Amino acid sequence: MALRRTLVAAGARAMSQKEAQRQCAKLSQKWRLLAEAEPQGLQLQRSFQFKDFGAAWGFMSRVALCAEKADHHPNWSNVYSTVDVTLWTHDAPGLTEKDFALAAQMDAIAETSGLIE
Ligand SMILES: C[C@H](O)[C@H](O)[C@H]1CNC2=NC(N)=NC(=O)C2=N1
Repeated sequence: MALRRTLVAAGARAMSQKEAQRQCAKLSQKWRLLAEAEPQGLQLQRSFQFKDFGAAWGFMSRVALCAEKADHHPNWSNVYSTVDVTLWTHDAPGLTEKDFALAAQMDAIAETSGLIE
């Protein structure tokens, strides 16, 4: 398993800014591309506002299951009804299709989790 993970990680390659912009346009307009930072590269960021803490926590629980299944985990923080998310692929470093797949899942899950904006 460790070897398999190493091989998968070695295959992760960050996409160009142009491709990232194309992929970002398919998501909720609330996602923002963050300029390349050292050492993370390009990142994807969105803030989710839910109706209350229970809704925010429910959203995070559902997303956590998807993230674990994909072995791709968000950087996020929660303050009461707000969940701030930053996505990038550490191994790349930068954005890969895994980040956009997780972002799309988050958008869909949020819609049925008491999202306000
Ligand atoms: C060993 C394990 O597969 C890796 O560390 C995974 C875990 N989750 C991850 N999550 C994210 N966001 N980026 C990664 O590169 C990543 N790598």
